[in-house]
Amino acid sequence: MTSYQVYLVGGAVRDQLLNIPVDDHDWVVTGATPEQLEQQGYQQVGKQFPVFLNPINKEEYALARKEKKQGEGYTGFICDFSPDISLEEDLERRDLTINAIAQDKDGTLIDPFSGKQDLEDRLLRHVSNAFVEDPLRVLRVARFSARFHHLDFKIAPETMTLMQTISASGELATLSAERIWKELEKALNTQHADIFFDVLEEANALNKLFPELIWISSTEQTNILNQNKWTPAQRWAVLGRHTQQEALGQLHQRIRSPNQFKIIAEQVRSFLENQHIPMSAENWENWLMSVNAIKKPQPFVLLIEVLSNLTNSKIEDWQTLRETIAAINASALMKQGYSGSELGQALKQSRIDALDKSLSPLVN
Ligand SMILES: Nc1ccn([C@@H]2O[C@H](COP(=O)(O)OP(=O)(O)OP(=O)(O)O)[C@@H](O)[C@H]2O)c(=O)n1
Repeated sequence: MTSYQVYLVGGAVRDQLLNIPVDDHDWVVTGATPEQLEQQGYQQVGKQFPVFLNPINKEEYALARKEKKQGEGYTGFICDFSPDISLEEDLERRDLTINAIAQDKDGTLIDPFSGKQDLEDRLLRHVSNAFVEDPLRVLRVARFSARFHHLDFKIAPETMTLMQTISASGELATLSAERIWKELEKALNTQHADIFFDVLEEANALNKLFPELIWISSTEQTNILNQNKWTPAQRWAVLGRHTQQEALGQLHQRIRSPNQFKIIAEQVRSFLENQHIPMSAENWENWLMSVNAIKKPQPFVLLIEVLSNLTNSKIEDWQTLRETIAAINASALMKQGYSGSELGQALKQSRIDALDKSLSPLVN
């Protein structure tokens, strides 16, 4: 059997050079056929591409490949993965020079596109004009900008021009909701999610990818959004606060964001939208029950953390509201003879009375 070569590539090499912990190892194999890998126990996982799982460490091993775009969208590629494809050819089809560095088993770097220099120069730069063949790369570059913002990375102007070219081509519309959501979620996991949106805006991609979203780039936005205490779902809620309830609903439906993100964002926006309505004890009771404050204490805490921040009020006051209604207990009312819908009514009235008496400054 001809001997094949294995190289570590992509994010693992990049992050190792940046001294960032590496959690995912991707490998490229040159000089092998799918049959040879299968004989060694590797299992093919990629339908589209010849990607295999190593039977021992379960890491991804991809045959070196060249891709050529034919037709529209993600599926419009012809893929050549014959054993004579070189490592350099495989690196050339990648998005950014910092993601196109390989490392052989002795630790030697193979870096034909000066990715190491770009890492040192803090530059996000495309490898070749093949960059435009995958519209997802607009989102990827925005995401890497957010992720590495604290390290002072910049986008090369010629790369930004290609991102704008992709936006103008209409190809962003071919991206699936799932691929868009994955990139967005990763961006919300960084402490500079605002940069992700700023970059998309500069690339003229924001209104194509998220047309419903009202994005306001400001120091206030940055200060609120980039607090490290937020979970990704809380960041999404903070970000969505300027977008009207109906548009937010449409956006969630289109990008199919998980419920955890959708619910908190819509609850925050709905609260802010109704803020002009005077909040009587009855209104507070309705609101607390509508956001499931008693039954879902954990999501409620995430919600009130956002609301107390956005309305400059004390988190303790919001907690008091929940504690006040959670303390009402049905058994005392049942002993008084209440049952069925009458019990429901009596419970509601007791919660309202308790909120009315509550010392919480939120209840007026
Ligand atoms: N649209 C894409 C997706 C991936 N890649 C290449 O495939 C590698 C692995 O991709 P992926 O695992 O998605 O990302 P990472 O760069 O490893 O980044 P992360 O740390 O976010 O996983 C990238 O480094 C890049 O070389 C690419 O060129 N174009």
